[in-house]
Amino acid sequence: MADSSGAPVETVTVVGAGSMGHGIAQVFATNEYDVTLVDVDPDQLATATDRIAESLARLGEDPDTVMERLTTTTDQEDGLVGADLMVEAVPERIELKRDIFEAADRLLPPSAILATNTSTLPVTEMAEVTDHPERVVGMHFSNPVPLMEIVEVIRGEETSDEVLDTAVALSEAVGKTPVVVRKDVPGFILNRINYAFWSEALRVVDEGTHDFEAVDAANRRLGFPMGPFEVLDFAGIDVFYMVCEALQDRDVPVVISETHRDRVEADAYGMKSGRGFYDYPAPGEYSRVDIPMDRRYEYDPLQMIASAVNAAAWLLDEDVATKEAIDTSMEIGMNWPRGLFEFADEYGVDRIVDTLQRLYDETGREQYRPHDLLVEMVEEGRLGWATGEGFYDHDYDQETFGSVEYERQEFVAYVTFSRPEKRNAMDEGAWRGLRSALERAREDDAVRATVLRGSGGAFSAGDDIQEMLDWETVEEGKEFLSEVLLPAIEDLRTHPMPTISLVDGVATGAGCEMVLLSDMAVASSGSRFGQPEGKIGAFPPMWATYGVTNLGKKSVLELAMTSDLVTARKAEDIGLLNYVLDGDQATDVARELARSTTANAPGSNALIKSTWTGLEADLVDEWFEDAAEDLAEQLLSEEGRHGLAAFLNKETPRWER
Ligand SMILES: C/C=C/C(=O)SCCNC(=O)CCNC(=O)[C@H](O)C(C)(C)COP(=O)(O)OP(=O)(O)OC[C@H]1O[C@@H](n2cnc3c(N)ncnc32)[C@H](O)[C@@H]1OP(=O)(O)O
Repeated sequence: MADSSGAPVETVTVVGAGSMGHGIAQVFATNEYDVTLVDVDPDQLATATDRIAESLARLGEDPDTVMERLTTTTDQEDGLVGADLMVEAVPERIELKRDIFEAADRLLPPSAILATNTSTLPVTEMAEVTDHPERVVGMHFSNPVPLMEIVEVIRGEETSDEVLDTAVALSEAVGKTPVVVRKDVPGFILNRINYAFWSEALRVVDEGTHDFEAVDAANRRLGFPMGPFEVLDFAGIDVFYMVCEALQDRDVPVVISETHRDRVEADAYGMKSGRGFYDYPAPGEYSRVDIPMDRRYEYDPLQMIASAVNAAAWLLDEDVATKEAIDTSMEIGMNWPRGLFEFADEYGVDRIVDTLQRLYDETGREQYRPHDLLVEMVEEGRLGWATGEGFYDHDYDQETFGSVEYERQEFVAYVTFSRPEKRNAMDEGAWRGLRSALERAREDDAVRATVLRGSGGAFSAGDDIQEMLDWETVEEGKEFLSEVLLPAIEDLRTHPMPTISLVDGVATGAGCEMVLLSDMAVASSGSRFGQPEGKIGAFPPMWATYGVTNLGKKSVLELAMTSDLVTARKAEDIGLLNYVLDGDQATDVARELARSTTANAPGSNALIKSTWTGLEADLVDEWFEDAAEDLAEQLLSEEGRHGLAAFLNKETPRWER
């Protein structure tokens, strides 16, 4: 590790002994650098050394050995003399920082490196007051410094390559993961994206469409350890307020939220003041917030992700950082469960752009205007998981089996019924296509869950009525049922991995029965469900048998005996669905459920499934086979012939009163 003259960095002076400064001093001292910690306030220095000693003890380090390498002083001039590296960590006020850089430039040897821990202010504005701007660099650590791995290493306009490389190497030497910010833009990577992400959360709270608990619950459901309001409380609502102001001062299009301002004006800064969005036991005492997870589907977190992706697209396009650096920043710096671009690919770049356009149309805010880079990706078909190529390359496989489309996106197999002009009614080709698609998923070791869905605003309207009307004999009907329909149903029911029905539109007859026989099911709130076979003189064999193990008698018989189409909410109430989602969220929740199943060993899930389906079969198998035979006879009866024809001729059957 060399300073700007090539000599090794051995001594470090940290200016500012607040929460960041004392943490930075601690990590350098722990990693065998001689550290001087400077602060004008002796009380601050005393608190800092106490906190360092406590933290070292908690981390299992020997406080005595480390503390021996640490000296403190209130005399800045004294502290700066002779250091190989200065890290400035004073409050985020540019004038204060510039004064320190002016002094450091004057007092430190010409070979020393001058670093700032600013989170938002331009490094270049500090370098300007020095005679050697090439030795000024940003080293933005994250709070709490001993625990957080990320360091944004920021190149100022004049920073030399050597100084940048040394800052990277020093970050690594103290056990951190550096990400290089190639251009000195306001907010760098983390705060630029944090602003885009959190401001969207604050906006919906300002507008009263959602409250902060619902937004936090939605984020936690995606695997974030804390929702945005929990993070703001933890990090300091006032700190983020200063970030917003600093961005605004430097012409970033920022809108400061009313909710945010209210909290600051009420001195409710979060954990440190005992109250913020949530209440804490005492100022400075953290206790994990109890988030109402039953509200996790109220707010669509895609809106926050889309806003953040837009900011990140700007960073990419301006060559501020690589996509890997941006993803690492969010994963390691903010504890995101995945990188931002990984989220973008998973949701689909087209859906990110659609969401941004809608938010831009609704609010007129510049932050939502879809970035050209994203629009171009959509035009080029680089959508992410859905096409195998987006910000990253993805495992993708596709085949068409008649009217059934099979697609594997990463670990999820999608089986899509695609006869939209007939509401995805299942003819012989579709049943055979379903079997082939399920077989394909079964044989692909990469597939961990299978999602069934329909195209064109319907799931499936059930078995093809025209085909059933074309049967000439009961035997023909029985043959079809035993050789085509029942094996497909059995393949679905016993598919050895989790199956999830994703319903957006209508699911009737055998369509609704496939939902029943799936392991889990989600639907958009406008979807409709029904077993209207009785109305066409038929009857629902899977519903009337397997319904007994899944739903209650009253629900099974009400739907079957009335042919009423019920709402998704009603279907959820009777146990046919796991979740009903507003907007486009059903697609995402199906994928999230698929991901959740991957927490389990595949063999465990296969056993859970086979135990359940075995039990189910023991209960109803005999009845099911009889029911299928009865169905063939009923369809060939006078009632059946009349009912099927009436439907196809768009006539009212004669039994309707
Ligand atoms: C063992 C299992 C047995 C069974 O599954 S038996 C079948 C049970 N299913 C039903 O009885 C449902 C029949 N379909 C409907 O009631 C309605 O459709 C819906 C409520 C599902 C949707 O209504 P809407 O959106 O108004 O569409 P639309 O105009 O009725 O249908 C569009 C086109 O799709 C055809 N179609 C719909 N369902 C079936 C079907 N199950 N078999 C064959 N064709 C079907 C129609 O006839 C029409 O066609 P065109 O445009 O040529 O007139």
